[in-house]
Order: sequence, then C-alpha cells, then structure tokens
Amino acid sequence: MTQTPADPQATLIDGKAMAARVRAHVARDVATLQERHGLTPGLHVVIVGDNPASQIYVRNKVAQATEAGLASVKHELPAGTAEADLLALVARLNADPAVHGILVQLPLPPQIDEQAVIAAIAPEKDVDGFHVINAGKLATGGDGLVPCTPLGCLIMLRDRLGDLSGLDALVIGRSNIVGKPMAQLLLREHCTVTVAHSRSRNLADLCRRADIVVAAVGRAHLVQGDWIKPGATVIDVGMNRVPTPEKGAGKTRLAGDVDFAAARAVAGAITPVPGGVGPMTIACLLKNTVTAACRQAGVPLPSPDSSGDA
Ligand SMILES: Nc1nc2c(c(=O)[nH]1)N[C@@H](CN(C=O)c1ccc(C(=O)N[C@@H](CCC(=O)O)C(=O)O)cc1)CN2
Repeated sequence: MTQTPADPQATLIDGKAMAARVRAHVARDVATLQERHGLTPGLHVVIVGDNPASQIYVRNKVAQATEAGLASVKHELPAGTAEADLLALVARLNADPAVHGILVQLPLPPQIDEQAVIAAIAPEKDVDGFHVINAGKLATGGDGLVPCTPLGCLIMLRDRLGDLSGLDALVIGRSNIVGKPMAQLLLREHCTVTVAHSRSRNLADLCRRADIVVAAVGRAHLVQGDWIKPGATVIDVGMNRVPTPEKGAGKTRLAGDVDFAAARAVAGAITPVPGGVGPMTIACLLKNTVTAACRQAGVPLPSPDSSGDA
C-alpha cells in the first residue's frame, strides 16, 4: 500500500490484526507438534503483587496462550513475596520438563532484585529473552530467544518493508527490554542503526534522516510530526498514561511516544497506540514458547518462517 495525493495519510500498521495472524500460526504449529510428537508447549507466567496493568497483561498472556493450544499456567504471588521464595518457584519451574517457557512479569516489587530473578531463569526457558545469555547470543549472532516487543516490531517492519537491508534506522530508547535488542535485530537485518535516548542532542535531525523510527523512550508525544522523513516507517512502542481532564478528574488515556496525528500526515506507515506494538508483544511470547519447546524437545519447528526467528 502506498500513499496517494488523495490520501496523504500514512498506512496504519494494524498490530491487532497482525498479532491475530501470528497467534493463528502458533496455533497451527502447536496442533502439528501434538500430532507429530505428542508435544504440548507449556508456558508458566509468574506475577508478584497486584499492579493493575500487569494483572491485565498476564491475564491476556495466559488466555491467548490457552486459546492457541499451549498448556498455560499462572502463578500469582502476594506483593510481599520474598526474593528467595520467587527464586525457589523459578528453580522448580526450571526443573520441570513440562515447562518450556517461564515468564516473570515486570515490574517486580522493590524488595525483589529483577536482574537476580531474570538470571535465575534457565536461558532455554527464558521466553522473554531477557537473560544475559540470550542478550549475548542476540549481540553475537547466536540463536537465542529474542525479546518479544522488539521481535514484534521486526515482524511488522518486515511485513511493511520486506528487505530492510541498507535502510537508516533510528531507535530512540536504550532499555535492555526494547531499545538495545531492537538495535541488535535491525543490525542483523543489515540496517544502518543509530541508537538515541532521552539525553541525545539533535534528536530531531537524527529522526529526519531515518527511514525507520522505533520510538521506545517512554515520553508521550516526544517525536514530532516535522521530525519524520516523508514516507518513513514509524513504530511507536511508547505506552504512556496521560491525563484527560475533559473525561473527568484522574482519568487518563494511553499515548505513544510519537505525536500520532502529525506523524501520520508525513510518514509512509505508522503503528497506533493502542493496537500496534502491544498486541504483537503477547503474540511473540507464544511464538517464543513454541520455539523454546521445539528446541528443548529436539524437534524441528513445524513451519519455520522468516518473521524474525533468531
Ligand atoms: N516479563 C515482562 N514484563 C513486561 C513486558 C514483557 O515483555 N515481559 N512488557 C511490558 C508489558 N506488556 C507485557 O508484559 C504488555 C504491555 C502492553 C500490551 C498491550 O497489548 N497494550 C495494549 C493497550 C493496553 C491498554 O489499554 O492499557 C495495546 O498496545 O494495544 C501488551 C503487553 C512490561 N512488562
């Protein structure tokens, strides 16, 4: 799809629809694994505390995994859980051969060291792709598990652009969960990658040169419409809660890191928030769980594809 003078708006990259396609693909793979090998990929999701957003994400993860045919289990621990107790649960899941994927929902309460918990997950079961072994494999060309949000972004970029080779990509944000792995994935696609962040100078100029912008900095509407190169592809990872006083005191809405309306008038394609990257994150978790299960069982992926597998 291209822009025409009669329709100057960028194409909307529909993450919800694409995630549904990824989940359907996962469901077909799971059915094939059960039929050919008697293998049901098992995903265990751990949540500590009662963060309302985390509760929703975890509920969606377990529900969507179950719908795709995975064996999905939720472990709910109270907010006051000691780190040692969480580590004991992780050790039990590591040792269970029916568990192929372990995910500990972040953020964790302050008494628990997130890095210690991530480090305790067996790398082959780390379907979040956060373990240092998986990060190292991504950085060095290995075939580890890839973090779900950047994997989802890559699938959307490939779907929109095909071959990414030689394109100028700007990643705004340097988190271990999104920015750094996103930059690594784009390098692997032979993009020329620039990583910027909240303290970068000349962010607007960096943006104006980019064929691909991935905004993952956590600042509502930071990226302005006139920063976008005409025709560029814009992936908005931001999920910022902004006040909506017109809807009543204390009410908020979700806003991305990009000024969507202004960027849409210039870009070639853009993801919305909500309905863009978020749904792809969960779909890629299911995809990673199938990949992890196949590797642990020593069986081939039923339908290896080119949509971002490590
Ligand atoms: N262990 C992990 N913790 C967290 C991760 C993660 O990948 N692994 N990512 C985020 C939260 N997250 C998944 O866990 C996530 C966030 C948002 C969405 C989503 O679909 N968002 C919707 C909008 C939801 C709303 O209205 O609030 C959308 O974008 O359309 C999915 C997953 C932090 N923690």
